[in-house]
Amino acid sequence: MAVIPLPDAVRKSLRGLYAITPDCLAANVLLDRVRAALQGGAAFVQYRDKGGDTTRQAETARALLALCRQFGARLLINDDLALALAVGADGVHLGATDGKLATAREALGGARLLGASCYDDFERARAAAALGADYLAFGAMHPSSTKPLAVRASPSLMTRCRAELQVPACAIGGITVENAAPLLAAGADLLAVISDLFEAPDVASRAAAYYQLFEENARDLPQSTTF
Ligand SMILES: Cc1ncc(COP(=O)(O)OP(=O)(O)O)c(N)n1
Ligand SMILES: Cc1ncsc1CCOP(=O)(O)O
Ligand SMILES: [Mg+2]
Repeated sequence: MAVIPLPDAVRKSLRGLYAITPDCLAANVLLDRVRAALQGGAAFVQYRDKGGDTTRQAETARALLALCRQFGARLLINDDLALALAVGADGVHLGATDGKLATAREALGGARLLGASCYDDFERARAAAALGADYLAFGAMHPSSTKPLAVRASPSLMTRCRAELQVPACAIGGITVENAAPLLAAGADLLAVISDLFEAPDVASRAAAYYQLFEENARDLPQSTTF
């Protein structure tokens, strides 16, 4: 299927549910669940696959990209700049050990998204912002069954991120529909979720509940989400 490029303004508006793919699902099951998340209103998908089979990853990434395009959502690739470029994804998310942000920024150009993990470290966020990251991710906000050893981070980092760096903030780690509202109130523009979304009995309804939270909290944000 031909992949239609998104206009830059759409590509760079950053707010909403950020659905991160879970490990260990067969490709058809994964695609069905991601489709459901998109039907429920997920705005972003991150293909996170620690599996290592590059041919299969490229196939899955292309299928996810086509699916995202059907819903006007954006696909980012975790860890792997080369894969993101090869499939024409909307961006890449890099952590501390995933390569240089400066290299990725240059390779992606201005139109594609670069996300950076900042953990509980505001100085890392400041440096990532200076290198051109489009959003800064903080977490884990709550204990995470997906990543039990993840460092814990305070929601106040997101408040500072928006106020001091003027870069959209992403919350990750142990997020559920039930605990998400204070994260939005603290300034999260993106809620990155794996298990609460993809382990839900009805993924579309769960995504819709997050969508509703964003709608309800739009008026209460501490500042504009447009940077
Ligand atoms: C949106 C978002 N935030 C943080 C991470 C974590 O990235 P990293 O620290 O590189 O860990 P892995 O996900 O690669 O195990 C993320 N993937 N997405
Ligand atoms: C990748 C990552 N980085 C910090 S916590 C986490 C996992 C998030 O998954 P879940 O939403 O299941 O807690
Ligand atoms: Mg990583």
